[in-house]
Amino acid sequence: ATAAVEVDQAFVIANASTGKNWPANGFDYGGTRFSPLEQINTDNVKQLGPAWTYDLQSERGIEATPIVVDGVMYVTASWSVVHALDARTGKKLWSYDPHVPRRMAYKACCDVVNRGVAVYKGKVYVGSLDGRLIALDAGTGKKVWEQDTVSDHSRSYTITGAPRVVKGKVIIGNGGAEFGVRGYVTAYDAETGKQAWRWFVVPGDPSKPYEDESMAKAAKTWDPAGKYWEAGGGGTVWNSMVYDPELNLLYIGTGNASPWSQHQRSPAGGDNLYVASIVALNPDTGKYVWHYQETPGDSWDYTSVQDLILADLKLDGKTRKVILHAPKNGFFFVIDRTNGRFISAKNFVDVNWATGYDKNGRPIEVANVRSPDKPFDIIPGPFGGHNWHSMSYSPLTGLAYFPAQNVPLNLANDKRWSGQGSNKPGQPMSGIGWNTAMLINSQTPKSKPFGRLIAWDPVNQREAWRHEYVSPWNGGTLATAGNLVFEGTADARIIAFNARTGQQLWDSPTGTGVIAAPISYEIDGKQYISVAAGWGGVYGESQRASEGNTPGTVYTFVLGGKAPLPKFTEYQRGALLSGVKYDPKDVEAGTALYVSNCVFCHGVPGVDKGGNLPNLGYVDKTFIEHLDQFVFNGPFVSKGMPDFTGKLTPDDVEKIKAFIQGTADAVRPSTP
Ligand SMILES: O=C(O)c1cc(C(=O)O)c2c(n1)C(=O)C(=O)c1cc(C(=O)O)[nH]c1-2
Ligand SMILES: [Ca+2]
Repeated sequence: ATAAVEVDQAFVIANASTGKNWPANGFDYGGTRFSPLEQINTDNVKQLGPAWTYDLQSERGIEATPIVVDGVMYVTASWSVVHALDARTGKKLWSYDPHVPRRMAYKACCDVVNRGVAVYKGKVYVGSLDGRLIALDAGTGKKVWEQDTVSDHSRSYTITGAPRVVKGKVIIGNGGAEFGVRGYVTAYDAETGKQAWRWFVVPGDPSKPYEDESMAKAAKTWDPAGKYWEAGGGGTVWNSMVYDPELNLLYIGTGNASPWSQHQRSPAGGDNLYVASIVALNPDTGKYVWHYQETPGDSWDYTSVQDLILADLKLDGKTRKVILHAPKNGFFFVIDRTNGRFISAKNFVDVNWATGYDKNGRPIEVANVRSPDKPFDIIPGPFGGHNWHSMSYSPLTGLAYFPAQNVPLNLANDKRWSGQGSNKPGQPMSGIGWNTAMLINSQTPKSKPFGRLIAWDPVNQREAWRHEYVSPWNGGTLATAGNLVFEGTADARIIAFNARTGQQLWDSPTGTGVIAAPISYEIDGKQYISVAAGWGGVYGESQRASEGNTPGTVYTFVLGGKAPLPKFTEYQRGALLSGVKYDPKDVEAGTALYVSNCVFCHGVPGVDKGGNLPNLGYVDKTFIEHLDQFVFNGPFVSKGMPDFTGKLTPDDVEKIKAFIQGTADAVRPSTP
């Protein structure tokens, strides 16, 4: 192999019309995830079969879009481990483990995931969960350089997103806005690793000079009475970045505000720029060019980091350069990418926080949605009407394809929150540093969960077709010139649909739920479809829609493929917990402690069914009886479980045990 030395800007642009490689995260700079390959089409897709599979040796979520160049596939597993494979056979060429310290996993809100690498001029770039950006030799997997992207290690910064390379610079953002961080995006010289620029998304401490004019302007939209800079303000850029070479603009999607509750961080309100926005930057300098804010004054974890797609649409008889976007807040946006002007927005799922957008692109908010006193069943909830699962856009059908969903949650401003780190039992995951300033499910949410694939017509802002799934949290999508859409599912399959009609044409089991997006490439005249499967991500840690629990695997398909599938394994769920002795008086305090320390990873005992982490209502009784041995520097710290030494007392653990057994007892069906 030539180890991808020829991958540069011209290569990526030229490849967009041949589709032989998959050289960038979103396939092309515009992030269309549209493959022009058409060997596999609606007539023959039924003959698709496995060409090879590859064991990623991973038990946690797999979110990577593989990169394929020159017959080599570069894909990441959980814990930011990179694998280089022969894309024809699945044979391993090398792997690279950045050895992320397992003890820092608590700093990641949403599983120890990684969304893939970037490849450029003979190097492979990966962001590690602990915040390093690492350049590897594409031929050998040996480290060439490494940079620490974290500005403040006392905060919970991570990297889960894939780096992007634009004009010789590697660009990366961070995660962390559930905990209290200040979001930013940084560019490094691809060759040397030297930092080229950094753009902050939200303003810092107003008593210090602002980094640039965009920060001075943003500061006017925040209320200093909320001391927003102490919690950080949020706006993390943890997923999508796309690039328009003609306009020379880099577009980033920014994340939610931190803390979530606007009453706490900016009590007088305000737009709180530039959270929950699309921002255009000059990729050479990192200078702000324009922004469009999708959720002004976000108070609900409404990230706008979902896949941005650049498309040219015919609107009112004129071809317009636009951005297509379906962020968490439930509206599908069409934005003019030359200047950031709003063109249109329409809800793609039921939404109860706004009735629509006015002609200036401001949401028309529903009264009481920001009540400081009343809990609210916000729809979409913080999991989003659409999360990070990749969207694709076919210029042939003119449709965008993405997994939409509802995960019911109830939110309430938490009046007890009094600043970063002021955590009290009952504040969700605050025991490991979350700072949402919101109570979650203080009332039981009433909406119903669902997951569906939506084909969306952005010109007419309406759904063209949909396919309903058994649960939320389905995979990203791939559109092809064979008039097909491919998507992996929460119930452990990969499916091919007719891109125009939504008719299901083919599927194959994957042994575990799929959340990442499929890709396509061609070698020696053969078209391949490939997807990295591995159930997880924030929803998949505690929930599941299939019993499949097969370790992370790359599945690659070809017409007439007959390779064997791996031996599938199933989730081991024991009987409902019984017999752990507890004092019923402890259940209430135990509930608050469980919410603060355990719930997002392990779910509700005996109610949820376990995800890639066990549900504690279905484990062996001896585990719970000896819970202290697991909580305090226990055997699972080496798998990423936090060490609660100094955070919880042995008495707290007794109360948590009471909650676990008490809840299991409460849900046990009474025997007649
Ligand atoms: O605010 C943030 O910084 C941040 C980071 C991440 C992440 O890095 O994975 C997620 C989220 N937020 C988030 O809100 C979210 O729903 C989410 C889901 C996932 C995932 O990988 O399944 N990550 C994240
Ligand atoms: Ca978030």
